[in-house]
Amino acid sequence: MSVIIRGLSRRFGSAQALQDIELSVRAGEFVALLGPSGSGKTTLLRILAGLDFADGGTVQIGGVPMEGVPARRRGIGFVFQNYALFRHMTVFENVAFGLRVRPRASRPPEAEIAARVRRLLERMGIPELERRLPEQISGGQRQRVALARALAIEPPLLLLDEPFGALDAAVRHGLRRWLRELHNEMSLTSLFVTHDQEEAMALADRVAVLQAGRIAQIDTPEMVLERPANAFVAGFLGQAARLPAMLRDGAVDFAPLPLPPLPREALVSAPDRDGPVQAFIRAHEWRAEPAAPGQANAVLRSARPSGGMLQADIALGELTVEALLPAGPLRAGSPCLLRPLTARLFPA
Ligand SMILES: Nc1ncnc2c1ncn2[C@@H]1O[C@H](COP(=O)(O)OP(=O)(O)OP(=O)(O)O)[C@@H](O)[C@H]1O
Repeated sequence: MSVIIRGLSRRFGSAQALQDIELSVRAGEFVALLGPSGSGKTTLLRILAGLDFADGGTVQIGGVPMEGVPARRRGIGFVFQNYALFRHMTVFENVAFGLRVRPRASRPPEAEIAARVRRLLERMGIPELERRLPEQISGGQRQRVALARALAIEPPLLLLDEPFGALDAAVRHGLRRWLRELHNEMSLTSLFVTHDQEEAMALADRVAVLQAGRIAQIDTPEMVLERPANAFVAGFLGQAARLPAMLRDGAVDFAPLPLPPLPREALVSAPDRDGPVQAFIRAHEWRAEPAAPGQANAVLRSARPSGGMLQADIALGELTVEALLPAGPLRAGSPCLLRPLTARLFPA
């Protein structure tokens, strides 16, 4: 079910939580909302769900304007971070809840509700838990029950707000893959809030990066990483070194840092005009060769093997640069000649 958001704004007192949000999600798409704390992710999701209201702008879900449509009529599955289950209800009853509270005319018969709940619990890999209370199951299992409860009403749109926030890395990993499979199998449209960039990259068809209530960029995971739209996105994603530099006469000059200049042709992106810039260089975009102490511009501080490469901390003047280098003769303490292969530049 498509979602079209136009010019959406929301202010809380003096805090502009959302400003002029434009976002179109196609039916069947999985979009991650990624951004630092306070950037407006939860507020956006709550407005879509009908749990909060915008000061301006419009939302259409499945082509229908949502103004005045209460949350319960939107047919949206919503999973919160704390996945509050009903404590006094069994797992089975929790999952059945959304179907049982439907008006009589659209409520499935009890046998069908039971069959649907059991199918979902089976699908979640927790059929044996149906008689337990929430306090008698683990956090990861509770998370699955919360998802089953949201999915029981067969929502065409699923909104997830940091659903794996409280879980350890291993459980999180498993649930992540499983959620993506579920999304595909059930032909859902999903919006997923996270501040874990690896999670967003692993799951989403497109990633919307929020910066202080605005969408800084919306693009495929590859594009937001490779072609960040601005310095904020370049700094927020992909752990890049940020170096001050000067773009002049077709090259990047890193002085006073002792790095060789980079020609414009080697850059991924750069402003059209010469001037002061911030250069973003990722770990795998560095090279270092052994050099005699007089010729070296850096010293390899420490290194450990990482998947056939060398993960190195390199002292460059006052800075420490994290580099992922092809395995070679460099050892901790080696003087070396460090150079970037490329960079993304943004005006300083
Ligand atoms: N009910 C509220 N009353 C006042 N301010 C609010 C309220 N809800 C959110 N805000 C403010 O709006 C801004 C956006 O908050 P929001 O919760 O949407 O951010 P977020 O990106 O989801 O953050 P986090 O990752 O920490 O959950 C913040 O500055 C927040 O303090």
